[in-house]
Amino acid sequence: MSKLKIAVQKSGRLNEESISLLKNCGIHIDNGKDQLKASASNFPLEVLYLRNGDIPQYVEDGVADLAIVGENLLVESQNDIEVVRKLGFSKCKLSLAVPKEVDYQGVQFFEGKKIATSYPNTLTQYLKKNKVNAEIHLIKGSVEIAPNIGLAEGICDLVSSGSTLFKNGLKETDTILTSEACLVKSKKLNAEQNALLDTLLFRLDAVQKGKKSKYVLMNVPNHKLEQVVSILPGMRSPTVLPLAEEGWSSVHSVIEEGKFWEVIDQLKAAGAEGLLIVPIEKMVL
Ligand SMILES: Nc1ncnc2c1ncn2[C@@H]1O[C@H](COP(=O)(O)OP(=O)(O)OP(=O)(O)O)[C@@H](O)[C@H]1O
Ligand SMILES: O=P(O)(O)OC[C@H]1O[C@H](OP(=O)(O)OP(=O)(O)O)[C@H](O)[C@@H]1O
Ligand SMILES: [Mg+2]
Repeated sequence: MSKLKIAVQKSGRLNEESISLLKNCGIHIDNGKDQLKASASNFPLEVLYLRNGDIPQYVEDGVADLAIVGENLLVESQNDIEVVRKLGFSKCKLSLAVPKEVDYQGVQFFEGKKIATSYPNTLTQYLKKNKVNAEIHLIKGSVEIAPNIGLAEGICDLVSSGSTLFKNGLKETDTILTSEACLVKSKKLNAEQNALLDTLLFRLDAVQKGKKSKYVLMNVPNHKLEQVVSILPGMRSPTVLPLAEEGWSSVHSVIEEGKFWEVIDQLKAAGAEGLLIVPIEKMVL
């Protein structure tokens, strides 16, 4: 019987959320400590724990069928693999930065200068597009220290909160790309494996949709029902049930996270009381 092999980062920023995503899809992985390979007990899936930087090549070669990696790595490694879903975590940017006292007027600042980075391919493309000739100094980690030790005039590295830049006296100047974790697949999957992937994606989409919405319950006096119901989006339309107390109803609905507080304010103003807000584990439309 066919199965899927998914590569996830062995340890590091993507590891925990990758594993918990699989768990939320109902997949049980027996995880022996320090195991580099583990099988799911209830889904034809094998998990390979690998170094982040090695993963795209393994997927291109078909050693792994699927993987969870950041878009930044995909752009840098330029492997021939497909993004199947963006996963919404490990959001960051790949940016240029210079010492904060530099009077930075634009990317031409880097002409003839040295830039330290672990992302030489992505940086080369960006410099070429902007017609800047700069020397790239490749370092594997702690890139932000480079200007302070006289290694380079600027850096190109990942930025999330900006605190590493701040601590090293640097300021962000150009955003080269934005990135988040994504699920990728090899182009070598057979028909059976693609069918398995569809099963996995069905679960994944249900989990992702659930994360983006909240289930809301509230009490509403019947004479205000019409107004409250008109505010609520819901999956089809809100559920309205009579309360034990005469003249009152319980209204249930689903609200998208983005519109959440705005809708809650409107509901209160329209007469809703005793609002309960409950997370949704999975949502199948
Ligand atoms: N500060 C950050 N905020 C959010 N996401 C980040 C941040 N730094 C890195 N990432 C994302 O997490 C991925 C893995 O980063 P991490 O630093 O854990 O591994 P690595 O050093 O590239 O690889 P490994 O140690 O496995 O060889 C990056 O490719 C990027 O997509
Ligand atoms: O903007 P911030 O929130 O400060 O995050 C940015 C930092 O995070 C990453 O490093 P990481 O902590 O993964 O260390 P590493 O260099 O050992 O991979 C990245 O390389 C930056 O240095
Ligand atoms: Mg890192």
